[in-house]
Amino acid sequence: MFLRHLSLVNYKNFDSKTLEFDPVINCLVGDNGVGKTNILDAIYHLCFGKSYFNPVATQNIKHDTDFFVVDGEFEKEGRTEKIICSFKKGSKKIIKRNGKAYEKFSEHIGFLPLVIISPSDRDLILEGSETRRKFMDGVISQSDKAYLQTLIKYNKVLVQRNSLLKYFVANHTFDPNTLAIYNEQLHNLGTEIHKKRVDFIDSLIPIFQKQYAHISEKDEQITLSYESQLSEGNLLNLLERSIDKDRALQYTSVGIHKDDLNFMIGGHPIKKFGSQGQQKSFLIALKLAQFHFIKEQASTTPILLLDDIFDKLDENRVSHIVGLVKDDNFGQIFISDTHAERTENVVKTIHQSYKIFTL
Ligand SMILES: Nc1ncnc2c1ncn2[C@@H]1O[C@H](COP(=O)(O)OP(=O)(O)OP(=O)(O)O)[C@@H](O)[C@H]1O
Repeated sequence: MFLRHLSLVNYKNFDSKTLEFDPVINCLVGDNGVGKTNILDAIYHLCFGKSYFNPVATQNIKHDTDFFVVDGEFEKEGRTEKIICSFKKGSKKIIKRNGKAYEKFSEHIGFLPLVIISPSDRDLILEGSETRRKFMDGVISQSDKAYLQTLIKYNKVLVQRNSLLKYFVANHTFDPNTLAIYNEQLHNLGTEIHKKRVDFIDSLIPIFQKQYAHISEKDEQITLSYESQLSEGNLLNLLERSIDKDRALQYTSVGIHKDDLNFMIGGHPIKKFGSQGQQKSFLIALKLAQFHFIKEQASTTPILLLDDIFDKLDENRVSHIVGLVKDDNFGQIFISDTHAERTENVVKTIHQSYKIFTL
C-alpha cells in the first residue's frame, strides 16, 4: 500500500498544497516551522480521521479560514482508494472513501494502516496511563475491528454507570438492581477487552525486545508489561466489591479503563531511571514493534512516518530503520528533517527510489 497523491486546502499553515509521492521513500526537508510535520499529520488524518498532534479539530484549520480539506489517493492491493477528510467550523467532520461518506469513523480505522514515530511519543513515558491505553487500543484496533466496537460499547456503559452513581448521591437514593445490570455489561465487555490486551502484549513483547536490542546495541534489561486489575480477579466480583467505594467516589474505580503498561529498565521505571537515550531507544523499539505487529496481523505493510527522526537517532540507526522498506516490498516511508543533505545521505544507502521535497 502507498500514498500516491496528497492535496491540502487550509490545513494548518498551508492554504493550498499538492504533492505527488514516491511509492517507497519520501523526504520532507526545510527549516523549522515550514510545515514538514503538518504534512505528516495530514497523512495521519487520512488514515485515522484525526490529527496525531492536535485533537482540537478547529485548530487544524488554517488561521482566519473556516474549513480544511485533506485529499489523498492511495494504491492498495492494485486499486486506487481516494480518501477525503474535510471539516468546516460548526459542522461534523466528514471522511469519504471513493466518494462515499463513512457513517462511523471507526469503520475506517485499520483500512489504511500507518505507524508514526515522532518526538511527541515521549508522552507515552511521561504522561498518565490514559496515553498508554490509547496506544494499546490504537494498535489493536488497526487489526481487529470487533475490538474497537467492544471498547466503544464499554465506554458508553461506563459513562452510564458513572452517571447513575452521581444520580444516587444527588437524589439520596440507591438501586442495586439497575447497578447490577451495568456491572454485568461492563464485566462481559471488559473481560473481552482484557483478553485481547493480554494476547496483544504477549505477541508484542518478543518483537519489542528484538527491536530494542537492535537499536540500543547494548545488553540492557528492559521490560514491557501489562497491568490490569482484571489479572487479579473477575470484573463482576471486583465491581461488586467496590460498590461502597464507587458510591463514595461517584465513579467506577475498577475496570479495564484503569489498565496501564509498565515500562522498566533494569527492574526500575524508565520514566524515572532511564537516560534520555534509553528512553528514546525504548520508544522507537515500541513503535517499530507496533509496525511489525500490524504488518503481521493486517495483510498490508503500514505506511511509516518518521518525524524528526534525527532528533532521536544517529545516521546509522536511521539507515537501519529506513532499511525496513528494503525488506518489505510494499512499504512506504516518509521522513521529515531540517537537513536535506543528511537525509539524502541516509536514503541513498538504501538503493530504493526516493523523492526529496523542499518546503
Ligand atoms: N491552524 C494553523 N493555522 C496556521 N498555521 C498553523 C496552524 N497550526 C500550526 N501552524 C503553523 O505550522 C507551523 C509548524 O509546522 P510544523 O510543525 O509542520 O513545522 P516543521 O517544519 O515540522 O518544523 P520543525 O522542523 O520545527 O519540527 C508553525 O509555524 C505553526 O504556527
